Amino acid sequence: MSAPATDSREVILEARELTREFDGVKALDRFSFQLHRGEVLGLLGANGAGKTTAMNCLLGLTLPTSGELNAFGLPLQSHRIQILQRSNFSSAYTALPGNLLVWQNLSVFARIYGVPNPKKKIAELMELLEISHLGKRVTGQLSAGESTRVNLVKAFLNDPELLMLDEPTASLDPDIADKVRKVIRKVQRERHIAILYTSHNMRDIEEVCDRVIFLHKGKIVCEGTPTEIMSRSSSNNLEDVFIKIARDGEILDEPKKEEAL
Ligand SMILES: Nc1ncnc2c1ncn2[C@@H]1O[C@H](COP(=O)(O)OP(=O)(O)OP(=O)(O)O)[C@@H](O)[C@H]1O
Repeated sequence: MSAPATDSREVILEARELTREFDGVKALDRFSFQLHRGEVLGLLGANGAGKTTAMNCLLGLTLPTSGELNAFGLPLQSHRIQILQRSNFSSAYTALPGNLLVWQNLSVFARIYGVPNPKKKIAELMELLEISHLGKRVTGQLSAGESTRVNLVKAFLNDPELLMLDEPTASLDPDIADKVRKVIRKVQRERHIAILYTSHNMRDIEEVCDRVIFLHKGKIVCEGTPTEIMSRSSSNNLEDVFIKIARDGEILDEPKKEEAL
């Protein structure tokens, strides 16, 4: 695959002051961020921090109470179809239709996305994720780890410029998780895909993400590269940072000006 010519600082996805309330409680509280072309941004936070709510707003599944969302410079609400054609999504918690064979499911999605030469594309991606042997299996009978990889094939089918991955390595054994992380990073680098990535696995985050946002009670409490964040928190690993934020709601200092440049 040859890489398209790109501006590495082009903003692909942007949230401005995004707030989502449920019964008066703010699941997201003036949440703002930018995701650039070719960047992998990790969205982290304890259970209930607001990650799924953010993903749902970005996918148009939940309307924000206030704030703005733009993708490819277009408002999400009024350009949903155009934006979705250039994007894709995979979640450990959403399933493809269970009664279809794997190749049938992937063929249906390839058709929906208008993928040229779909057979070849599906075969290439299945090989990359080491699931070529699953084509004739009933989707609903796959193990969680197998389904996750089929979902990832679906997510790469339309060569998305923007990809939202919700816990892509949940339920994978350490060997497969390692392979999946490497495949995601390889395809992401080759295609300069912008990825928003959630995970509770800090190894994932350290290996895959260029930049990280920590959410706590719907607010950003910390943002930077994994290395910057660990040094600001005087921690050796992101897991310690995570625990400090989750238990104490610790808000790390803003990066110093020269660090942010
Ligand atoms: N439909 C809803 N109705 C009421 N409250 C909701 C709804 N969806 C989310 N919430 C609340 O909003 C807050 C954020 O939830 P969200 O699911 O976004 O967290 P999360 O960071 O994805 O957590 P987890 O890691 O457990 O998946 C929680 O307090 C949750 O109870």
